[in-house]
Amino acid sequence: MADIKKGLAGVIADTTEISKVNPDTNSLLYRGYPVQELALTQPFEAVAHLLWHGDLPTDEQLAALRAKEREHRALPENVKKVMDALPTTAHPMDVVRTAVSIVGANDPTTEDASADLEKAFRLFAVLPAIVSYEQRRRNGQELVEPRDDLDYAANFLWMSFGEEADPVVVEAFNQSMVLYAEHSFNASTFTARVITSTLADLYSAVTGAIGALKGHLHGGANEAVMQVFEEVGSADRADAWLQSALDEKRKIMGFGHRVYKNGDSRVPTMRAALERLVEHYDRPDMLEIYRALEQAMADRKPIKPNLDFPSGPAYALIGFDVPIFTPLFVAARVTGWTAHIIEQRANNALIRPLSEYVGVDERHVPGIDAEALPEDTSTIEETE
Ligand SMILES: CC(=O)SCCNC(=O)CCNC(=O)[C@H](O)C(C)(C)COP(=O)(O)OP(=O)(O)OC[C@H]1O[C@@H](n2cnc3c(N)ncnc32)[C@H](O)[C@@H]1OP(=O)(O)O
Ligand SMILES: O=C([O-])CC(=O)C(=O)O
Repeated sequence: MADIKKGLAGVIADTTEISKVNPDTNSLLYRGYPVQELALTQPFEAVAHLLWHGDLPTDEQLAALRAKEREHRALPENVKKVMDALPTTAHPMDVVRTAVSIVGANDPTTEDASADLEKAFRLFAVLPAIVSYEQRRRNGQELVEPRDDLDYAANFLWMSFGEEADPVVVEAFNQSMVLYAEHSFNASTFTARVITSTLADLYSAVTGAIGALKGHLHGGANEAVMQVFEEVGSADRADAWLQSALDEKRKIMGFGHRVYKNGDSRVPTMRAALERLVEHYDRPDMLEIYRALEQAMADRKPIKPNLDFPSGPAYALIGFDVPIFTPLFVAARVTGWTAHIIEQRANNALIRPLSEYVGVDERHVPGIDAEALPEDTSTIEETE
């Protein structure tokens, strides 16, 4: 049997200049900058620029980027129509995936790879409208038009809730977007790179990445974390809940990571943001459950929280419906995905690994007339 790396664990599939995840030093760098520093100092728009262009924007570049983002914020009419045609019971990730497809179908440059950066920008600018409208639509509320006097994060919250968010909330939300923006060859980014490697268009790659992000082992965990919080109910029940969940061999959502084995580098920053939200909304119970679950896990296994663990309750406090949490991740990660799509295309090789066949041996369809088959003159050099 070949040396199979199940789940491609530990496999280095390519090089990247976009981000570096270093589990040994518990660090994450975007284009060389520690993510913690970016989260504390930069608006999400500047981090998007960094991921696409390799450097933080100058003041002029940031001003231009912000002006352009405002121009492309509005929800296109036919995207709204398609969203309205979908049942409000649909999972918001399915709605967002569909909406991104429509944005792609609207774009006359869909097949033009030289326009990838422009497409990336348009998706980054329009996703807040898509996600915030889905937050409202599923609650029977009307679309809220964007506000030109608000920057990206503040406008996102405005469109979601129809009221201006407190600066404490805007800051925490902005930090979550920065922390979620990029994480090297995670499953959804790798999906985007696989799709790009076939020379398919950027929208196809992003749509596929959204599908990969939906799963509970990846982005869907931030939603699933909140289900855990709801099941646990109160801090005093956390220990017993965790024990019985582990007894049932359940994976505890928001804990563990394929790469980080000693804690996720983004958690301390997001946890601090959660603490500020807890204070702002006066919801100490949320932090008590957080701490109790973290402690209950630490008492049993050396498995630490990942970014989804603090971001789930943070988004709940801000007022987002639980199924909207992963679409929020989409709005952030679209920057990382598209940076990777552009990088993949610039130095492409079709991604097509091999598999070890373990099925039944060769056999023949009953009654086949071997003489009637065309002669096979091919030489098989490589089998799988
Ligand atoms: C932003 C993000 O996408 S971060 C990831 C979000 N996903 C989650 O929070 C889902 C919960 N976590 C998990 O399922 C896993 O930790 C993953 C999928 C993230 C990483 O998994 P892998 O690297 O494949 O590790 P694997 O699943 O093999 O786990 C190794 C061991 O730790 C255990 N383990 C890992 N995570 C957990 C968990 N969350 N709960 C309970 N046990 C866990 C496994 O059961 C396994 O134990 P075993 O060796 O006794 O069988
Ligand atoms: O890197 C991973 O496997 C998952 C993750 O944390 C992310 O995508 O942010």
